[in-house]
Amino acid sequence: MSLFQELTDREHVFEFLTQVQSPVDVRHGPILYLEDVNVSFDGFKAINNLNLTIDDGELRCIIGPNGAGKTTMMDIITGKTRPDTGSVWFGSRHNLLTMNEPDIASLGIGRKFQKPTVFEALTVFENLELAMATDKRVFPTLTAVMKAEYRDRIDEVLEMIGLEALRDRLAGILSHGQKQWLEIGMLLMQKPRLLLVDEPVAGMTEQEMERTAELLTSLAGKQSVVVVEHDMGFVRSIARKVTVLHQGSVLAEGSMDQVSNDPEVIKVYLGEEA
Ligand SMILES: Nc1ncnc2c1ncn2[C@@H]1O[C@H](COP(=O)(O)OP(=O)(O)OP(=O)(O)O)[C@@H](O)[C@H]1O
Repeated sequence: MSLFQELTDREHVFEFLTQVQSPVDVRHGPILYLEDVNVSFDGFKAINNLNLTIDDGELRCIIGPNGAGKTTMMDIITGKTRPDTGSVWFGSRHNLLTMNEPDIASLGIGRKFQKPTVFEALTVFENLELAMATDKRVFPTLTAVMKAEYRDRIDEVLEMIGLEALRDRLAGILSHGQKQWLEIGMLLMQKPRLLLVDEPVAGMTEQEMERTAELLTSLAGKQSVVVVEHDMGFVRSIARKVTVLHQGSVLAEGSMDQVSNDPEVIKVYLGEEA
């Protein structure tokens, strides 16, 4: 195909617009694989022989009491914390323990922290635009057709996060829930293969929680989503498979009903909402 044809063919997806080329290989196994992972902080074992497998397209909820190791586990996956021992693979091709944080992110692992960090002085649209234009050298050279591809992607994401009507409003005027959705949208602009979402509904109203449940369940299948959450009602509303972490290891895994009836889990959560 000639360059002219490429630029004029609206069905064509430009290589750089797909952002992450997702060379992750899931043909023969899971998208994420942690085996016998251990991390100690000053002699304290925060992660203790952790084994975890996430399938491609899966929505997994991770629960566990305070200090169970949930954040540390996310830090290990994103390259922020290096384990002392163990293996962490993204598909069968990428050994994440040999990669740094930016390289792991560019493989298609997006992380949503608990607090929203949108650019309040920019509009909703501009926030999404900024999230896409990762390569600032390329952006000024875009043709009108390429820019139309960008706008299509932004429209698609605006619809997914339910903020179409607010596209030209400043992010600073959004509610807490809307800011959280916008930030999820910013991650989606990069077409991640795996989204790690930390306590998405903390501080949300009931209605915002319901909308967040819809959003996260709608993402599953298209990408893999790992949600760490304390709110059991919310977990129940979205969960297919739940992993319970305790003292840095998997204590139980299964449906919400299975894990919430597990005597070990009940014991660990005694005194907490379960
Ligand atoms: N950098 C660090 N230095 C020392 N100890 C740490 C460090 N990071 C985490 N820990 C300890 O490791 C344990 C696991 O912490 P982590 O934050 O992963 O748990 P969590 O399950 O995310 O807890 P929470 O639900 O409260 O966020 C805790 O006891 C914590 O105090």
